[in-house]
Amino acid sequence: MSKESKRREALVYHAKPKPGKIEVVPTKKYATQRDLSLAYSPGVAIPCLEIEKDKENVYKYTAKGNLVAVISNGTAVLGLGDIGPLASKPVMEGKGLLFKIFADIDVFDIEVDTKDIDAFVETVKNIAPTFGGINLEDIKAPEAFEIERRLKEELDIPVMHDDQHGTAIISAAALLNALELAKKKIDKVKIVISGAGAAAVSCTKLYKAFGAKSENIVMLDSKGVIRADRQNLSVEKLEFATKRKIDTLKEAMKDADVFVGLSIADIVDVPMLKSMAKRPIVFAMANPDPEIEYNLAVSARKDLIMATGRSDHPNQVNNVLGFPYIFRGALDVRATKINEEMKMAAVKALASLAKEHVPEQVNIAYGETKLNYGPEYIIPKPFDPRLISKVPPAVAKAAMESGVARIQITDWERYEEELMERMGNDNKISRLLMNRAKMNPKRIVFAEADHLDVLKAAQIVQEEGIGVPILLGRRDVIMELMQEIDFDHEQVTIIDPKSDEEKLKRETYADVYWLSRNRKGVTKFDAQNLMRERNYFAAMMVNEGDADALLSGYSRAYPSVVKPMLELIGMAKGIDRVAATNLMNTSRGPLFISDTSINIDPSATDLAKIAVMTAKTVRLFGMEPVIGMISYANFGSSKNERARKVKEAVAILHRSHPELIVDGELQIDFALNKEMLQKKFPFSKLVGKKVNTLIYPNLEAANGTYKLIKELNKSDSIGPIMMGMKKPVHILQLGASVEEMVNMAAVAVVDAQEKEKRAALEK
Ligand SMILES: NC(=O)C1=CN([C@@H]2O[C@H](COP(=O)(O)OP(=O)(O)OC[C@H]3O[C@@H](n4cnc5c(N)ncnc54)[C@H](OP(=O)(O)O)[C@@H]3O)[C@@H](O)[C@H]2O)C=CC1
Ligand SMILES: CC(=O)C(=O)O
Ligand SMILES: [Mg+2]
Repeated sequence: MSKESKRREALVYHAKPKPGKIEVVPTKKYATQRDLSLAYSPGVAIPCLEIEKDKENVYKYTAKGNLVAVISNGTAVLGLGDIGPLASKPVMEGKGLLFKIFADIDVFDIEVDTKDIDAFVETVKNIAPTFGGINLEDIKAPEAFEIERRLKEELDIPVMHDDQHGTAIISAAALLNALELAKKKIDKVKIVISGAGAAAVSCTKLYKAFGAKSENIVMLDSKGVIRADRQNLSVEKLEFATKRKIDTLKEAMKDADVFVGLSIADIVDVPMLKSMAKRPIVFAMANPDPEIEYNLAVSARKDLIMATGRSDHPNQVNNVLGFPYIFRGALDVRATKINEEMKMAAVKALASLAKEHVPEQVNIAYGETKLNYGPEYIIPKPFDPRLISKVPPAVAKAAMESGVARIQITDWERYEEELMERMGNDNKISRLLMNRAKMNPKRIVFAEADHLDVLKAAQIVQEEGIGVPILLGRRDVIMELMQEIDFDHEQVTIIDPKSDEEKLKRETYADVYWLSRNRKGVTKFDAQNLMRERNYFAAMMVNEGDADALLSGYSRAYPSVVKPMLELIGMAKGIDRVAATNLMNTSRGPLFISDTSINIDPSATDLAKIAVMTAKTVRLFGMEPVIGMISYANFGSSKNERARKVKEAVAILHRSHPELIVDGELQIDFALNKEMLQKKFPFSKLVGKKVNTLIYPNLEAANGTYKLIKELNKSDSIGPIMMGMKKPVHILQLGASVEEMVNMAAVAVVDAQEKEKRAALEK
């Protein structure tokens, strides 16, 4: 993607569909007059008075306990410098987004228009009652030090300057691991720190707390090496002033073991890197552009352990790994501050997590085959789902042990479960899917590319490297639309099945089709005519290996697209029934629903087959299927044949697939509510398990349910994912959104990858 395209993409992302990245969503019912009289006057007065009586009640009756302020004056925004409070707002909203998606913490971003320390401190103090914690962000040193110190002293809620301590915690964890891998000792290594600002000073203090020696440290600011004999040094800089008689970064880098960059882009060059000691460690953490570009550095030295603050290279040392989880732990025990013990605990939790076996989900999410503790994996990845259950408990425990917790956690297992449950509703699954597709992109025919939204989806698929789109449709329309959305037509293949150019292909495909159907009443003339029809042409492309996968259905009714696909492509070996599943991102996590599109009234045997096919699909997403077979009755409570059908399907599954975690027949609430199930049906195979797959007894129920969830929750749905076809063919919902089509393209690519793998195994 060109620099200009990236720029435009970033601007569109921030502007559409609504400006900005966060919004406020009510958490209580507000439908009736009764609700409103509770939410506001007169009902609201009751909790007000309770809080007036005892201020701790504010945590009981308001959102304070889960609300953090991300506050900046915009004086040191990323590595962009003093761009002011207004221009810092996208970053602060971004931090809000990260707090929410990684730790379910709500954020108000607050941009304060003052550089005056007193005024800033006063502002924060005055608004502090609203919040459970204060995250100071992108405030330049040395002001940041005094602001944080004073607020910590004067407020009884946790205050943390993220650029100082968040960064220090993550980089210390990464440093401990990198040193271990380089077989070096922290008290022996020579460390160069570029930058003497908020982040650099705090990081260096923490390295010292872990054993780094002052005499081995050289720190530089914009004027060069901070020497003890330099005039007018701030207290913070003075602590790290060196007695060595050197002035430049070049001199400092010679024979250094560790370089930590928290300054500005591109100040380290290759000769400097080459002058470092054996097995050097370089953390170039300036954002968005590091002190030395990742590829340049790793190609210059093979024995290097390298990290940056960016997500597009291995070893992202960025405070995003810290602040969500540190505040989560601190808020959950209502800590009065974030102290050294809590920071150390977070460092240790992060460092040790990097050494544990990496779950497959993380490999898939990052397009890696096998992430393993080593030079290219010294610190967990931000999308590692284990972070939420490892770091906050460590921080909370340390807060309790060091006496700053106002409430105590006793059941740690339950706490960890609660933390996992908090993270149910995000779009990890889509990410996982995209990354998996990108590992081995396949050719996808977009059979309706002469529709703007289909073309937009194809453009994203192409630019993101999810797949290689082949655009099918009226060439003149496609070309015109491509121009409109700035989609370079030279980058893709466009095919107009009706055009003279495709005459030969049409005839070839028609011959193949006719040969397979000439005893079923199809004449050669019929076959030739059918090949002018886009879905027939597209299906033949996949059949004949001219494309790997197919997406269609955006502009036509589902059955009219399914029919040619079944006729031309047919079912996979050993399969006598196709079905479709939809993956919903719900508030309790991902949920697969089958069959949402094909079988109107499946028999018990069919239901069992649908369950088995769905289980396979669930595994494609890196999850273990836990299946509820849905009915209007529970475990024999109705003798009606409709309930009996589901019961029989369960019996078939228990006999034929004893390894599957599946049970029923049961009602939806019992399938989804662990406590209800345990209480009433303790014998069920689903007890203690989180059901992630629902197999419905008929099409109305399944289709209605997925559409209901989609509309009511405004949640993402991936699907319908066709299951049981010989080739990767997927049929879109009429009028699917661009995002849904991109997701489906990724599904089609992953499906093609799997089918290719299976075919290779069968050979
Ligand atoms: N990866 C991560 O998680 C994080 C990365 N950062 C990055 O660290 C950098 C600094 O942030 P922060 O500490 O908040 O900002 P500050 O404004 O507090 O500090 C910036 C520091 O960089 C120094 N500096 C400027 N130019 C040079 C140079 N040529 N050589 C050496 N030092 C130089 C400044 O020197 P002087 O004192 O003379 O002005 C100052 O000490 C930013 O790029 C930021 O994006 C920050 C936090 C987290
Ligand atoms: C990551 C971060 O907080 C910064 O670069 O400022
Ligand atoms: Mg920052």
